[in-house]
Parts: sequence; C-alpha cells; structure tokens
Amino acid sequence: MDNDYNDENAGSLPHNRDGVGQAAGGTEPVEKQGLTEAIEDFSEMGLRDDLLRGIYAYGFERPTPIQQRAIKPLCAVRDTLAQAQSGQGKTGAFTIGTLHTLDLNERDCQVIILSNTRELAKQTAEVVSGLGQYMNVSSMACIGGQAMRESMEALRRGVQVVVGTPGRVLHMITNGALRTGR
Ligand SMILES: Nc1ncnc2c1ncn2[C@@H]1O[C@H](COP(=O)(O)OP(=O)(O)OP(=O)(O)O)[C@@H](O)[C@H]1O
Repeated sequence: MDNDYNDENAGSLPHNRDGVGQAAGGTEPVEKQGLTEAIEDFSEMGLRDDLLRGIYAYGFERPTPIQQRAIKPLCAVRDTLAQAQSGQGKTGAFTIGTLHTLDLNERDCQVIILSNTRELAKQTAEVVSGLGQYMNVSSMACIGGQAMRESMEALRRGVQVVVGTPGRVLHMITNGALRTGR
C-alpha cells in the first residue's frame, strides 16, 4: 500500500470509513493535506497552550517518531491507525492527540480509551492525568475489580476521558452510567 506506514518508520495512517488514507468526506489523500508529515517539535503542532504546558511539565521535550506523525491526524479527529514497537511513545501519542480535541466546557464523556489489562488502563489513566494536568480534565480508570457503584457514581458526576477495560466499560454503557451519544 503506497500510503501505509509500518513499524520501521513508526508512522501513522489516518483513514476514513470509505477508504484508507482518504480525507473524510473527500478524495484528497491525507498526505496532501500535510497530516502525515513528521513534526519534530511539540510547539509546532498547534496544540492548545494548557496541553503544551502539561507535556513539558510531564517531562517530554521532543516528540518521538510515532508522536511526530500520529498527533496531528488525531488532533484533526481523523480515524488513525498507528503502530510502533513497545516503548516508542504510542500512549503519549494518542493521549496528546485526544486531549487536544476535548471541549472542556462539556462535562460528559468525549473519549474512551480501551486497554486489554486493568494494569495498563490504570497506567494510561495516569498518563492522561499527567499530560492533562493544566487542563483540569476529568478522567478515570473504569476497570473490573472496582466497586460497581463507585464507577457508576463517578461517571454520573461527569468524566471527560474514560480509560477502561472492555467488560467494565461495556457494563457501564449498557446500564446507562456511561453515555456515548456525544
Ligand atoms: N516525547 C517523549 N519524551 C520523553 N519521554 C517519552 C516521550 N514519549 C513517551 N515517553 C516515555 O517513554 C516511555 C514509553 O512510552 P509509552 O508508554 O507511551 O510507549 P508505548 O509505545 O505506548 O509502549 P507500549 O507498547 O509498551 O505500551 C514512557 O516512560 C513515557 O513516559
């Protein structure tokens, strides 16, 4: 595939539901829109100031290769497939990309991050809090093993970013505590 990326260049592939690498609702390849070009500095990504501050405070100085390519399409709310080896900064990439898109005036859930283990969900929730520390973002780990009532009450109070494991998240959606309408 001409416009695919793989682990060797640690890139990202934004695509829509109609075709890989195509602009949503259009035919212009995302490459022509500059969405897949590597951006070597966080400050040149057009990120919101409170997020940028959080990134630097968290200790990130320069984006890793996967972050250089994946953050921008995520900020543009494009469907994005990205792959890189373990420890290359994928969690930071999708966390930064999605935090940028939040409407902080809206208290309901806007982002759901699914992890395959409870431990990973907890770690990712910490990354969300760390990178979003100046955004006053509400987030939680919604994982099995926690008291059901606690999860439900937290969600009903309003959580903008939910990081969870599939079983508990599905449970919260089906019982109406986690609303996915937005
Ligand atoms: N831009 C950056 N600058 C400095 N450190 C970073 C940067 N991005 C990520 N890190 C750090 O590198 C480590 C690995 O990052 P991360 O967990 O995001 O990788 P990953 O690709 O999601 O890994 P895995 O595949 O194991 O889940 C973490 O300690 C993270 O804080």
